[in-house]
Amino acid sequence: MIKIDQSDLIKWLEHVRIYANNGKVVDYIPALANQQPETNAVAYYPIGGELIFTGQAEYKFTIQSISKVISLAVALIQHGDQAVFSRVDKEPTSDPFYSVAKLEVEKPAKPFNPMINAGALAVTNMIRGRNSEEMVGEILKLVRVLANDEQVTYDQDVAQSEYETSFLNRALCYFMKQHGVITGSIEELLEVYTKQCAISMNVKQLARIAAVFANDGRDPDSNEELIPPDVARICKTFMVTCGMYNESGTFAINVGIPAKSGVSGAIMGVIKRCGGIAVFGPALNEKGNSVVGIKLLEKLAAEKMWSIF
Ligand SMILES: NC(=O)CC[C@H](N)C(=O)O
Repeated sequence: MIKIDQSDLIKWLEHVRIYANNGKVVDYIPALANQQPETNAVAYYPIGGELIFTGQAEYKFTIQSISKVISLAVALIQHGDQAVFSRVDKEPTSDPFYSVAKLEVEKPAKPFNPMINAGALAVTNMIRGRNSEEMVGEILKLVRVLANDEQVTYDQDVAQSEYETSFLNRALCYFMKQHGVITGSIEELLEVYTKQCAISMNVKQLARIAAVFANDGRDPDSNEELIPPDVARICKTFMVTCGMYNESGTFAINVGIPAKSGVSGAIMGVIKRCGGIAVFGPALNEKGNSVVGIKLLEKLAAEKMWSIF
């Protein structure tokens, strides 16, 4: 593994920012439609070292699907893997993250994995709490520990905007409720889910979360256990097989690290035993992944020999 420093981040971000022209900012969540494609940032949080970053590193974005890794970790900690995997499977799909198609094949209505919307909704449905506020609280509690920042919270406007327009996610929920995969109030579940997706932070905070996974669940500075190693391992494995939606295979070949993206344009990547990286660039390709983010990770992975394969 080759050392990475700030000049690498500056060089490569400069080199790849032009790719934003090839992408499109998401607009199915109205509050995200005004994100600016030229906003770019990257941060790297080494284990036992000093954070480096460049670009608009203070800019706060919502983590969207990256929250699926956190909610999975919460559910695994609360219920154990047997209970979680009785409700959601462990297999990748070649469908888009919002797809309803696979709920009708093979095991009826059991979502294929926790990184697609159906699976993430089933996982969030398992999180303990007497009401939506307590459930969101459980997710925020872990996010704050991982980011080492008590101030992290969700963006109320983005959450509300998605909640009001989540027709497809509502459909997935009704389908799964019919088959007993989820229980309780669908509106309450969507409230929790849209709030977890709207958790807002900058690349520096997200890189620290990735660094905890790179350190097998331990704090990258103090080495204290924050997530059980088995839970970290399961989350990272899903990041490899399903983290970049139906582009996970291509990403595994071209980059080769566990990673998770969100439609806001953020990606977090895990460089085992080395550190965590977070990239932000809201212009997305047709699979819903940041074009600048993917290019930057491809360049860095090749130069620094990051691939785990
Ligand atoms: N891919 C994503 O980031 C999707 C998250 C988004 N909140 C949704 O459910 O549609």
